[in-house]
Amino acid sequence: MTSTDQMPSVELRSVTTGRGFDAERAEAAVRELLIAVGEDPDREGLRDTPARVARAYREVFSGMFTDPADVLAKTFDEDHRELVLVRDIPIYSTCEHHLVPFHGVAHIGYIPGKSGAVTGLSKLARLADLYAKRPQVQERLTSQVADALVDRLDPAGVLVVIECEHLCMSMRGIRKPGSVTTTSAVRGIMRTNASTRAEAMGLLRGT
Ligand SMILES: Nc1nc2c(ncn2[C@@H]2O[C@H](COP(=O)(O)OP(=O)(O)OP(=O)(O)O)[C@@H](O)[C@H]2O)c(=O)[nH]1
Ligand SMILES: [Zn+2]
Repeated sequence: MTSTDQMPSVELRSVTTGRGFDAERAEAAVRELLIAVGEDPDREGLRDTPARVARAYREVFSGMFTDPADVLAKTFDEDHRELVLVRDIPIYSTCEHHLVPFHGVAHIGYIPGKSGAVTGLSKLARLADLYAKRPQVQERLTSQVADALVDRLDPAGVLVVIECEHLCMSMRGIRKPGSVTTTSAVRGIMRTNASTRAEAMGLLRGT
């Protein structure tokens, strides 16, 4: 398989730079990295590694090339004005400081606004995935998910909680495997009304 096998027919552009994914550049960079860590990139086991890593990076950073507007384009009116919460959505992201994974779960809840517009449940998970598949810090990932829901659904309130283990804290550096970082983003009535927020938090914890 070559590195171009999984390229889409229409080249997608980065939301940050407007450039497409540059597989050739990624391969060259991985080859350089292998040399830098003292490896021989031409030995048999490593010969295909730069192309493999380029393909993997294309997938792991695919959120760079996806517009959240596309994910939330379809809404429907269910006249439901109370909480919708999807818990325990598995997410895998990449720490932008060390380019190693952080992973865990996202919980995403919102209260529809006056229009009663709701989105498909899977779209909440797609949204988390989209932003996770970018070089990230957990705080930004959390608020980007919340803000996309505010922008697209005009909801009465939004609550996003993300719990992750950062491998940059587990496999290197401070080396504290198992430590979990929790971040939250609350918008609208979830921010202004403590009892609404407490009720959502209770459901989120399954209590
Ligand atoms: N706030 C925040 N910090 C993060 C996240 N991911 C990694 N970090 C931290 O980013 C910091 C980078 O610190 P630096 O001192 O520049 O880098 P470093 O020398 O590799 O730091 P150590 O990890 O402490 O060895 C570290 O404290 C990481 O734990 C994140 O999602 N949010
Ligand atoms: Zn890190």
